[in-house]
Amino acid sequence: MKVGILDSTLREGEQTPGVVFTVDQRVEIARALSSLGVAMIEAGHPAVSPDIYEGIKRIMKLKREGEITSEILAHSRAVKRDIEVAAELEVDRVAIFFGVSDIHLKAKHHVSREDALNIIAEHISYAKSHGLKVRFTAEDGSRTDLDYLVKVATTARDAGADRISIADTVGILYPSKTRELFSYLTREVPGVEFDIHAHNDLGMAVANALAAVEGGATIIHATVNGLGERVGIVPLQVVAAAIKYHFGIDVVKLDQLPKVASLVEKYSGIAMPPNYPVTGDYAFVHKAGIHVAGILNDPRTYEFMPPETFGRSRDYVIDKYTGKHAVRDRFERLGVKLTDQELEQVLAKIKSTNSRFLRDVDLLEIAEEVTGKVLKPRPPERIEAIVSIKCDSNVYTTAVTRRLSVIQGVKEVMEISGDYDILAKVEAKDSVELNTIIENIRSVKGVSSTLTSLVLKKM
Ligand SMILES: CC(=O)SCCNC(=O)CCNC(=O)[C@H](O)C(C)(C)COP(=O)(O)OP(=O)(O)OC[C@H]1O[C@@H](n2cnc3c(N)ncnc32)[C@H](O)[C@@H]1OP(=O)(O)O
Ligand SMILES: O=C(O)CCC(=O)C(=O)O
Ligand SMILES: [Mg+2]
Repeated sequence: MKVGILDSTLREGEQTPGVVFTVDQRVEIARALSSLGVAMIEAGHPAVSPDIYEGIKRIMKLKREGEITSEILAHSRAVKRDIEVAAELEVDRVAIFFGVSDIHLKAKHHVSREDALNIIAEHISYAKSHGLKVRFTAEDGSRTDLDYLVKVATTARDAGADRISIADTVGILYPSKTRELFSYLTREVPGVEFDIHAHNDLGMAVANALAAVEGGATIIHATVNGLGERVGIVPLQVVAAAIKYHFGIDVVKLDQLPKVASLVEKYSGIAMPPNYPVTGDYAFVHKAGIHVAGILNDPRTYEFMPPETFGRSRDYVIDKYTGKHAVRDRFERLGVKLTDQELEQVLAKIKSTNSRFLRDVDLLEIAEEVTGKVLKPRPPERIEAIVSIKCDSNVYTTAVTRRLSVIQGVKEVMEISGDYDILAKVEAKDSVELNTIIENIRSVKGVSSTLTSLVLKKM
């Protein structure tokens, strides 16, 4: 099976409401994606704005210098000037899109099916005459009459496109239909490779992408954190994990996914929910007593793959859903020895509280209350710190708070009054990680200075 990833965070991802990347951010994201190992980067549509043009120019410079190795694409309308701009930027490939469903032909392009075929052929030939490799995108392909879609793909291939993207622009496909569609197209239109561009409107983008690959597609379009128009497209981290699990293929360096996910979280300002697959805070955090008892014996009981594969680690939380195995393990890790009877009493007490998360300090307090002993836990293995943050005078503090809250390692963020504007509670495994978190905080737009205080003792 042959499959690779085209990342479109810089094009489709920037179509997310509220997301705009600066030129520097575009370059940094492209570098991160290239070292992650994506086959292709759709770096933007240069005719849209001067900064997108400039971003692609700088990305192409890094490509020529060998710092970026992924194939770089520019998006383009079926408009000659767009194609000329792509040629001027010397991108590796131009991706020319045209809406081919009857709805798009009528309501947007105001042309007949026949005229559309001529427009498609004309612009692909024009790009080829400028020495560009071409991918043609059948926008709204999934709602296009199948016989006509075959004509479109054949026309695009005959005009010189060596890749064709079939876009499920409004996200209405489901897996068996997707597999059938791609099997049919790969059979009916040989001599060209197919991409799947799947939107997530019905929550099936990842499943559709895998089904397309089973049907013969060789490139999946994805964005980091699933960004994109409306509810976005295939999230890179999720599809990469699914491909590893089902097909045993590493489409990217899986252990670098959290780093790239938090970079894009930071620059997009779109926070990943904690229950997001693979890179969300809770992706490998367990809760129910039976689950924790299971993972303590063998993590495979409740994990589809080891978290370390994705640069993550495993954890569990304690609340009323907990059981004796979890409580015993937690106290052992804290270096506190309790008898079976004491553990049972602690467990009963835990179950009588309705707290969301019982922290180690809460558990120790419960254990001291139950046993009547003063317990001496091992010193904590993680570093905790409070970072006081000042903002530039002209910024909206809530926007800064929002950006800070998505940085990995930042556990809580509060807007405060007084000398500082914001307090962030952070947690790190060592001083190197703490330093990275502080640097990430400092790089947030609107942060002017920080003061870090290490937590020495908590009651
Ligand atoms: C499904 C997708 O995501 S496809 C990618 C969508 N990408 C974008 O829209 C990029 C951001 N867009 C923009 O910056 C602007 O819309 C521009 C520069 C592309 C065009 O701007 P404007 O010329 O002011 O037109 P506007 O956006 O209002 O309307 C779209 C026009 O493009 C035409 N158009 C739409 N798709 C295409 C296409 N693939 N090829 C050629 N023309 C197209 C429409 O028919 C319409 O033409 P009209 O002015 O004759 O009615
Ligand atoms: O160019 C593509 O492959 C897809 C265009 C697009 O974003 C869409 O149709 O949703
Ligand atoms: Mg799209």
